[in-house]
Amino acid sequence: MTDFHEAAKGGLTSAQLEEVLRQVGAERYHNRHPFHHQMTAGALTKGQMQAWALNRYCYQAVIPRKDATIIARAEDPAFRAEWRKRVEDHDGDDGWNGGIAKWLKLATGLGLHAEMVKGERFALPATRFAVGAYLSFCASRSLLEAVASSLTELFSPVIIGERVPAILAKYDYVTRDTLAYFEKRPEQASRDSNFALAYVLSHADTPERQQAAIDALVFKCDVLWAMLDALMHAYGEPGHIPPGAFQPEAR
Ligand SMILES: O=C(O)c1cc(C(=O)O)c2c(n1)C(=O)C(=O)c1cc(C(=O)O)[nH]c1-2
Repeated sequence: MTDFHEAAKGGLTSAQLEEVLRQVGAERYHNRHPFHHQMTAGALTKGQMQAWALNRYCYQAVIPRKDATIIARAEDPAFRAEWRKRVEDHDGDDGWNGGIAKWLKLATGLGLHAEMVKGERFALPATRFAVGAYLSFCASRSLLEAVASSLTELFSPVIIGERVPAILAKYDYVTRDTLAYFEKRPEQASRDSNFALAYVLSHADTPERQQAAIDALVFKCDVLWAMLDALMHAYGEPGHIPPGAFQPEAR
């Protein structure tokens, strides 16, 4: 395991910075988490799949809000024009015909009620804290750090490519239609992360700024990791579901 704490000491070339950022993903992205491995092995119960979808809804719902925060902080109109595509992807043109609606469809396809998912009250406390930390990070840190924190999307096509075929093969109650959310994501994520990576490589022009960008990506990997840790703790065996959180009926 690399300690990325001083990875930019002495300064990196742009190619070296990209290499470090990709190394962060290789070591810390949530496709290395045991909950993801259980999912792709077909080992999760329906209740655990539901808990994943319900909790992950909170993440989906916050993404366009954090992107709107980033837009509000950007002074360059060309940057804003590019970044607003992200908000459009998630909100659609009326709020309910984009990615958030598709995630809701995924959750209802697994047997959950839409209103319960949308209300977010049954999500785990740790999910809400992790998602809130991501939103406030993007509101309070530098624009460079906020952009760098989105770079987990460099790696999301990989996890989606692992997840979708495995779910379709191993969970007979899940249909392709239920997983429609993921159809466009790899393409959108590549477009978005290429732009974000180019921004980070050109704006991280001192060792301090390079380190800040690396730390931001480490932070974001921690957000995603903490969400899966919380799911495993609550819904794994023996299970420690916090008071008030979703109680699966399905086994
Ligand atoms: O399926 C996944 O595991 C996964 C991961 C991530 C990510 O790496 O943050 C995103 C998404 N999906 C996703 O669908 C998405 O829209 C998204 C936006 C962002 C972001 O930080 O701006 N990450 C992600």
